[in-house]
Amino acid sequence: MEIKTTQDALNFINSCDTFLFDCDGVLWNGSHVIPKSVELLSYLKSKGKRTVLVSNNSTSSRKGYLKKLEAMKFSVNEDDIFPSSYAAAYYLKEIEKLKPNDKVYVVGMGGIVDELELAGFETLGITDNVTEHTFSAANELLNKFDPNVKAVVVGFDLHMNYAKLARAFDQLNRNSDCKFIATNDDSTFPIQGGVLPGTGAWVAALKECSQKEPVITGKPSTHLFNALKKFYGLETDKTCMIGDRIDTDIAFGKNHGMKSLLVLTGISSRSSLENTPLKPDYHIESVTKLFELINT
Ligand SMILES: C[C@H](OP(=O)(O)O)C(=O)O
Ligand SMILES: [Mg+2]
Repeated sequence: MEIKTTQDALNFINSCDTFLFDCDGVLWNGSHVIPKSVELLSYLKSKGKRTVLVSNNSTSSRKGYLKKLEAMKFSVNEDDIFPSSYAAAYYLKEIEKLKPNDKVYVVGMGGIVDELELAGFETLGITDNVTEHTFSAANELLNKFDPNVKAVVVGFDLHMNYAKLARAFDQLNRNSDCKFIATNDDSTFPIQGGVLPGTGAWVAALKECSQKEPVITGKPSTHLFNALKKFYGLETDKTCMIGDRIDTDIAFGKNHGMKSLLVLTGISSRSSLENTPLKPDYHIESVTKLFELINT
């Protein structure tokens, strides 16, 4: 249902005790904070609700998010931030039981590296590039194969290049025990005023050459749900996933028995909502509108 009135908004808030907030496209787009998102989170807290930020954006660690959130004037604890960078590190440590000092090849940015290193792993890959554009330079990439790399993790990478793709491929191709992890596979990424390619584009490239399927550790995966349940003890029928993307956020909520609210400030539009079989329980234009309805 569309949340249209103050009563709808209050009924919605009263029906849950925990709100899982997606970030890009819900609370902000790039550095643009969606109006009233700071106020909405404070309001929910003042009503005794738990708010957890669950983002597929792997570019920052939990600490990195905390800095960004504080600069944007959100009042949150590090414990209530669960980005896919951390979800990947948590999965490798707690589920795959990789050992301290095991090596992980990263196609991604600092957030993944920080979380993996905090979990005790050695990372490589972040600065890989080929400076000389020749076939012999490409050929040399084969000499870098490391049998001690136990996993390849792919996340959002503004510096994706052939060397990283080739090294990640080679680790998977020559070691059938090497785990293939994707923080997420969002096809696109919302920024203020439009969309750009998302992590899914890099994941698709590696899937294609390796012919392997990654384990996804962000939304909508059950690995993430299990981790959140362990951390926050979610009562699913009193938990709502608030997101802007149907195939990750809304699917995550629906597949795990939680409520879901779609906002239209990021990836999904009114027409995608009309055309999907995956209907959220609630939808509204924006968190701005939700906050305004509560306060009128
Ligand atoms: C856009 C998405 O982040 P989220 O919307 O989950 O915060 C992602 O980084 O792919
Ligand atoms: Mg989003």
